[in-house]
Amino acid sequence: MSATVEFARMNGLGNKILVVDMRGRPDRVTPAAAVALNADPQTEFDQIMAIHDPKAEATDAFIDILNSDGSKAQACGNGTRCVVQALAAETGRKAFTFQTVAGILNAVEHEDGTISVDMGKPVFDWDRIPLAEEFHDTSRIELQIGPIDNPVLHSPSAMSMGNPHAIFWVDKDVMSYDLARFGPLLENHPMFPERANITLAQVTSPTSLTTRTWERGAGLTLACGSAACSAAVSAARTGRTGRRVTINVASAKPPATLSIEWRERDDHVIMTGPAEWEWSGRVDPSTGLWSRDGTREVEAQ
Ligand SMILES: N[C@@H](CCC[C@H](N)C(=O)O)C(=O)O
Repeated sequence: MSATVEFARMNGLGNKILVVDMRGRPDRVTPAAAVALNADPQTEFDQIMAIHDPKAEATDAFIDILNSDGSKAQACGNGTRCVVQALAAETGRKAFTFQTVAGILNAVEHEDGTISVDMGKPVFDWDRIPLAEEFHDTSRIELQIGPIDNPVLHSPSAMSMGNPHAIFWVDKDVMSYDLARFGPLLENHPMFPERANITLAQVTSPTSLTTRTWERGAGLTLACGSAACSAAVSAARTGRTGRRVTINVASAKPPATLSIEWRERDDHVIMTGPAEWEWSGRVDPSTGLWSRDGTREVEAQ
């Protein structure tokens, strides 16, 4: 078995993704390799999407998802679009079915290059999100940050989109909040036994939202697809919008949008948006030592 595998540096709306090809081998990208890759400014990332041989019938691949702190994630919307683009370029196929620890995902690349991912059904049960306390209604849970009588953020909608999310509704520009300060406190709040992705969402019309996310295991990122899906579902669930919205991802570079539909007929959430290939190379999945295509040397960590 070769020590190194192919990887591609990609992004989904600026969400930094490394797509690592682990097909044909039994090992996994290690947390140590993830941490080493993230420590290097050239390969720092938000998520690794490791493509493995399929484990279930009628699936094309098993996808293992790692955050930049080396922890595992159950879902990654922007990363899934990157995987689709990479596999579509390799195979000429347009439609794929993936398995993740959270379940089966179907995805398709459209003629215009955008990619739709069926992210599955949202989960609202408090113990499946999971939350530490029982809430009959998770669309508005008791949680706040800031002065007790004048909280900066409060009463988020909580849900799972395969991974845990808390959506805080705000009236002001999402960029005006100190999310770098509040994000880690909320991600690690005792309310979230498996930590949570923390999103600020501003409703801008019955069909649009602006979001900004502090990601579990990755911190402030330029975009988060599963958070955009969670904000869209939570907005519709609480009567703030309809079931089809455009998400303006506030920190995406360049500014960009995702289209999200929470389908009435089967409860599934469909996310549509772009993916971008940047460059490729080879990486040792156990150590994170890597080289860029066209160069000879393994880069120092
Ligand atoms: N950027 C991702 C979300 C990645 C997973 C998240 N940090 C977690 O631990 O749940 C996306 O686009 O969905």
